[in-house]
Amino acid sequence: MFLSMTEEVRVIIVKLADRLHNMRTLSHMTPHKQSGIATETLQVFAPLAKLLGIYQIKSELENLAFMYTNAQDYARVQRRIAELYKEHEKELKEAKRILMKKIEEDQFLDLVTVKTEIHSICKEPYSIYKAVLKSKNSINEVNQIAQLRIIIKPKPCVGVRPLCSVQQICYHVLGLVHGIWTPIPRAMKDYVATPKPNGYQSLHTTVIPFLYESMFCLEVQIRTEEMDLIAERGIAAPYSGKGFVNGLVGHVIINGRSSRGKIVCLNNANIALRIKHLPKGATVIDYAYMIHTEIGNKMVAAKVNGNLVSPLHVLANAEVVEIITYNGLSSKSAFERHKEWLQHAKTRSARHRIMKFLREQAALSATEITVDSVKEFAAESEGDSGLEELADYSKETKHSWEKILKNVMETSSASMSTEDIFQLRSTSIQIPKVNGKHNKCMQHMSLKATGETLSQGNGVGKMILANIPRYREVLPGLDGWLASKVATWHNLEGHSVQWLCVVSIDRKGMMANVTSALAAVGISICSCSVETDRGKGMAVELFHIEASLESLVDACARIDMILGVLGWSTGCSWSENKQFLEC
Ligand SMILES: Nc1nc2c(ncn2[C@@H]2O[C@H](COP(=O)(O)OP(=O)(O)O)[C@@H](OP(=O)(O)OP(=O)(O)O)[C@H]2O)c(=O)[nH]1
Repeated sequence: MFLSMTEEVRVIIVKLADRLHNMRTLSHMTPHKQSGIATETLQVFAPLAKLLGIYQIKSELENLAFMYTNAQDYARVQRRIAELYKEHEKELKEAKRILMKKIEEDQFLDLVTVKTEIHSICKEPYSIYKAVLKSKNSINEVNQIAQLRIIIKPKPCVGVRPLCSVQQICYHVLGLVHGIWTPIPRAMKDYVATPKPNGYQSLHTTVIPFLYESMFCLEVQIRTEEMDLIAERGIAAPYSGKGFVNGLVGHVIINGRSSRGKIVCLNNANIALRIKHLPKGATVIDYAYMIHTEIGNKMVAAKVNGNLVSPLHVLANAEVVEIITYNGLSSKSAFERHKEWLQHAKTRSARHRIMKFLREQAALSATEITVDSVKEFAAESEGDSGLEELADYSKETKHSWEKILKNVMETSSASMSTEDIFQLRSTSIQIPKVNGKHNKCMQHMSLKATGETLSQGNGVGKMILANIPRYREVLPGLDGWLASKVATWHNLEGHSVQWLCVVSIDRKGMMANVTSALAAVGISICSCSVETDRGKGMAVELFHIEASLESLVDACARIDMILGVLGWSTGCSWSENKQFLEC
């Protein structure tokens, strides 16, 4: 019903207000009805209010529903809040006083603001409870509930150009906070530069104001008056009766875009764009293809309500979905992924588009996709007329990954003899082995030279660089980084080393998944190095490995299917004027 009335957002606001009234008067109902209505409120109405940014209603709905659905835990959370408040009341007051003084004495703020207020706030009981469930700790272990909210009222601009933007004022205040207290690393969140999809804008930082005396943690939120109105009321803000400040810094336009072109609040039109109708059981794949074919074709992972999920994730009502796309997937990898997705796409249109994409990929990468894989895929998806056509594309080419890897090794075995290897080892390199081992596999390989001289070590190390231009655009320094790491390993070992490089989305558990894939096929990891780019959310994991050809082929196939992996490359280092291997 909700989904069908999105043409008129005010209807949803009225329904939410109606539910809030029901929840406030729920005590008059029978316990059975109380529990049913409260559960429904937590599952449907509160998430919807959150989606629309109406936090005032969302919080009250959640807390009331929490009280009716789990009275015991509700009481425990309330007790813990009271305890913590008593324990830290003085510190909170003192922190607020120090901050207020700093703000009042600041000449820049005096020039550009009418006033700045600080409110002491306690986290909402249900939000605390959610955090407890997530951390798997007990309610008594909760210790961070205090927030200071700084609300800035900028001066209006009367006929003159603004001195600075509202954003600049917020960042200035953040600077003042960090000038007094050191922020906890990585706890800072900038929703001003990147507003949340519901229009929420604020700067968040967490500090420990009295570090040497107490571990009292304080979250500080900084926002303007207008941002605060949107934070409380979200899409309902235009109907709040409060006028918006326009002028000097007040360029947040409700139902539109900010002066920097960002959507700052949802309007009827973009709400309609965001609530999508999908059949029950539909997955992220259906959603991605519903938005745009290219988004489906280039998807590598997705976030649902902020958490990384597989594209196979089955969607529930009111979930917020972000699709992560990547341009540089190899045809082989894209083919394998989409082949699997075909089984999980619920809508006919997504399945149709995937089939089309698979045909295109098969044509593009005839050398990479084997006849076997196409046959197997055709058998799985019986009855689709396009499949015969698809198999035809690959009929002529029988290259599998195994063959490609083998070919590289065979064709490159020309010029380096075993003597060369031993001569090299005995003359130039006297460096200890890693983990007491030489790389057995590589001792028997002769390889073809294509490499570049390494900058580190004793200068004898050379290596191939995998042909991965697509990674360079996401991590520009990758080549140099990879070369120097492999050089270090090469020099430590005193002979050629095998390496495997995986480029992926930076997410928890990625390293565990990749190392498990290596372990599962019996590959030894001698060393490993990881780089992350937090800004881009990317990671590169580089392994010095000992692997047979078969196990490497197996491992790469497994790694390709790990959620968030964008690609891999493998190769080995070699020595001056000699040979290099590239796969
Ligand atoms: N009005 C409004 N406030 C927001 C929004 N997103 C975050 N906040 C506020 O910021 C607090 C911290 O949120 P984040 O910095 O995103 O961090 P976290 O969720 O990882 O803890 C929230 O507390 P919380 O206890 O995490 O709240 P909850 O949202 O989980 O219930 C809430 O007070 C939003 O979209 N609208």
